[in-house]
Amino acid sequence: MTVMTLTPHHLADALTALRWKRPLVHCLTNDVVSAVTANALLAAGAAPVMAHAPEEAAVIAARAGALLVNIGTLTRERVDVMAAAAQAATGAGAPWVLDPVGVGASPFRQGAAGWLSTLKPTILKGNAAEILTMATGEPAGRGVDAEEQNPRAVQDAATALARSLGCVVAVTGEADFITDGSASVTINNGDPLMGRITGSGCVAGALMAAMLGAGVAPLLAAAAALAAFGLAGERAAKGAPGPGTFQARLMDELASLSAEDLAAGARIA
Ligand SMILES: Nc1ncnc2c1ncn2[C@@H]1O[C@H](COP(=O)(O)OP(=O)(O)O)[C@@H](O)[C@H]1O
Ligand SMILES: Cc1ncsc1CCOP(=O)(O)O
Ligand SMILES: [Mg+2]
Repeated sequence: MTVMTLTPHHLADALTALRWKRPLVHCLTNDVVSAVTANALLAAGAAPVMAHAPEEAAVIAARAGALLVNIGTLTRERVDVMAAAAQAATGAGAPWVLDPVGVGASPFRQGAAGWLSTLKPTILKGNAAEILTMATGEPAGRGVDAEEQNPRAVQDAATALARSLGCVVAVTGEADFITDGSASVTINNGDPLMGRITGSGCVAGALMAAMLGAGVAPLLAAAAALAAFGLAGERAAKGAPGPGTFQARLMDELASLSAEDLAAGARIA
């Protein structure tokens, strides 16, 4: 395993590309986080569109800069829409991100996420429990949160998964681990308050899609999204009295974070 030599300046350039290109990001995401995801994408400099209808999802996916597929509130119909959109994106040469939210919670989610993962996502992202479940087929975690997992086992599982799917795998948590199966990078930005609001992981996936839509290469896209989001989280947490205020401040910090801030504040290992 090679540790990738990404510098904070690479991440800063990725953020500049995102702001410059303002990519259209088609989000097939869950009902809990839809509005916060759209707001976070706007704050970061991308253009969100949410479109679930079977009559239009594939058309929009093929025209967008990138697609996000997040299974947080899945229905039978949505699985089919997600598959059609993912295939349309791939057919059009557009990158897409798969977030298998709560994949270990039920056999329905597990079956759907397993199928979607065979449709060539550009990045598969999840928390530790989700990535372990995807890699081993053994459900880890009860709901949508990661709970305690063995970091070494998670990194090995992520690496094996990246190799078998042929995509970048990003595992979020206190430290974020990103791998393409041979090279890897760890991002140490973030704040524990990010784990105390719903939607942090979902927004992280949307920001990865935005980076991809701006033409950033997959491993760098995942790293830049997580470093930018984590640094915004650190800044938002300063003086925040609790999770409610923190979420609003996080949007403000995402919007005001400059490429120079990211170059100075990104913590990569
Ligand atoms: N304890 C923590 N310290 C720093 N950053 C965190 C912490 N918990 C979560 N994060 C950050 O919050 C975002 C969401 O991660 P995570 O909580 O693992 O996802 P999910 O919401 O899908 O479970 C990521 O950007 C991650 O780096
Ligand atoms: C609580 C919940 N239930 C279904 S989706 C969802 C949101 C999960 O968001 P995140 O994975 O970002 O914590
Ligand atoms: Mg999540």
